[in-house]
Amino acid sequence: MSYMDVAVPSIPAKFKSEKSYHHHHHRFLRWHHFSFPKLLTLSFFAAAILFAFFLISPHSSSAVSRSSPTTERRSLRTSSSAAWGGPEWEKHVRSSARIRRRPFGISVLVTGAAGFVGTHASNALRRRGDGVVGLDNFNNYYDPSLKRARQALLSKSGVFLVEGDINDALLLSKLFDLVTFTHVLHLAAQAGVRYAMVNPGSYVRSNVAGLVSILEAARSATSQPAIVWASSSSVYGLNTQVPFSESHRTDRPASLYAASKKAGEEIAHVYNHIYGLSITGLRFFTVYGPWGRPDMAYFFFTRDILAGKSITIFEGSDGATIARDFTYIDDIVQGCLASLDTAQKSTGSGGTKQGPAQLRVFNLGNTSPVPVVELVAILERHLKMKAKRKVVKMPRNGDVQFTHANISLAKKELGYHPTTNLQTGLKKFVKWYLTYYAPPSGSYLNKKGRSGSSSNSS
Ligand SMILES: O=C(O)[C@H]1O[C@H](OP(=O)(O)OP(=O)(O)OC[C@H]2O[C@@H](n3ccc(=O)[nH]c3=O)[C@H](O)[C@@H]2O)[C@H](O)[C@@H](O)[C@@H]1O
Repeated sequence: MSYMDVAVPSIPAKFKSEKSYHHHHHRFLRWHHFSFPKLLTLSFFAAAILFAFFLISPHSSSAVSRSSPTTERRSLRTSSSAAWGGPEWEKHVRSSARIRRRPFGISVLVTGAAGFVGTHASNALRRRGDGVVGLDNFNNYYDPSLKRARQALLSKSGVFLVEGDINDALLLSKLFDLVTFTHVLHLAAQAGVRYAMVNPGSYVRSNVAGLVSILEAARSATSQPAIVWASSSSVYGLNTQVPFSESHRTDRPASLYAASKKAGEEIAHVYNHIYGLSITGLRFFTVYGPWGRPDMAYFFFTRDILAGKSITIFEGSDGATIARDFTYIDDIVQGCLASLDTAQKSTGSGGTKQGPAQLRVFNLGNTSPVPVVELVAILERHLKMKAKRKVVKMPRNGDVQFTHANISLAKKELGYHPTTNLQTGLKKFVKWYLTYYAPPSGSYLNKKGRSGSSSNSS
């Protein structure tokens, strides 16, 4: 775990003031006057305080599993069984990377492959005969059992998933030694806009350090792959020009999440400029669908409506509507694959640039923003249940009032054509949700255990 992932708890900060430092310092100097029994008593109290601190520390695993990602949790656990290497493992990697369609097949390293978009994209690539190796650290930002279920899905279709971290340079160089990847689809990230106020370090570690780690490995590879990676619609931040176009300002992010994605776009520029890496950034607009992320509103609204719990709907300061350009997963996958297919080759080799390389950024949205209240109304219709609404002013938590994509560029360059509206897409999501959490043998409410800690992690 990197030090950046470990947010410093507030308690030690209290000891950092100059005054208290001197106070403790003087005390320390007088310690040699203490008798042995006094020292023993003091040590006992110190140990007790340390123990109590450990118990309430957000880093203790019990605190992690009890708390909610949108409130208290500050450090994420990754898979404890993460292990890689050995002849068997290498065989799996090579076989999964093998291209099965000629002559145009590609071999792709998909990071975040147990994630929502990662699973769908990996499956789609595999289905058409491309080589795919997945990489994921299975952290517990949300219910890891959902990620395991996605892994099982991938495994069924023949995609091998490496358990490891994008910040593990050794692992990356091993993977690039084993396989000549033509492309990297880099989707591993710390997602979520509001959680950035809870665990800022995780955004730096995954979205900044992690991206650099991937680009370093790619630029050092003997045969440099082309990179396609997930940026975000949130980079438009406080931009008010609509619909959002790639030429609009993106220098006013409203959350650390947005800032970390914007930083990623600048970092991409550097690696393209210095090393000749071909890089395409995709600005996803609120992606939803089956196998989605439990930390997203449409997902936990569904869970809470079914459970009869109230849901909180944000509204703008002057009662203004909050809206999102919700984009269905299949449309996003089509955009990802088209980006891979149209990516030109990187021009460098072993870290040396041979000529200018492609650098692109595309909006992948749906072009029709829908108010959050309408999202709830659609869910009510599909679930045949009424939501208990609690409308509150949008807290200053990094959210923006609306998003709306202009997708002309993606249409022209990628042939991107979203075809699923929110009504249809949510119908498919609800169908999946009810099947996944409520197998026919029993009520979904009885099966809540299957969602594990999802109520904590969403
Ligand atoms: O498009 C993007 O760039 C981003 O889309 C989503 O972020 P967001 O649009 O905030 O999606 P949700 O968290 O699902 O929120 C959807 C809408 O519901 C609203 N909301 C959320 C939570 C809540 O309790 N109540 C509520 O009204 C939000 O303000 C927002 O307008 C993803 O979570 C980000 O990872 C992604 O990068």
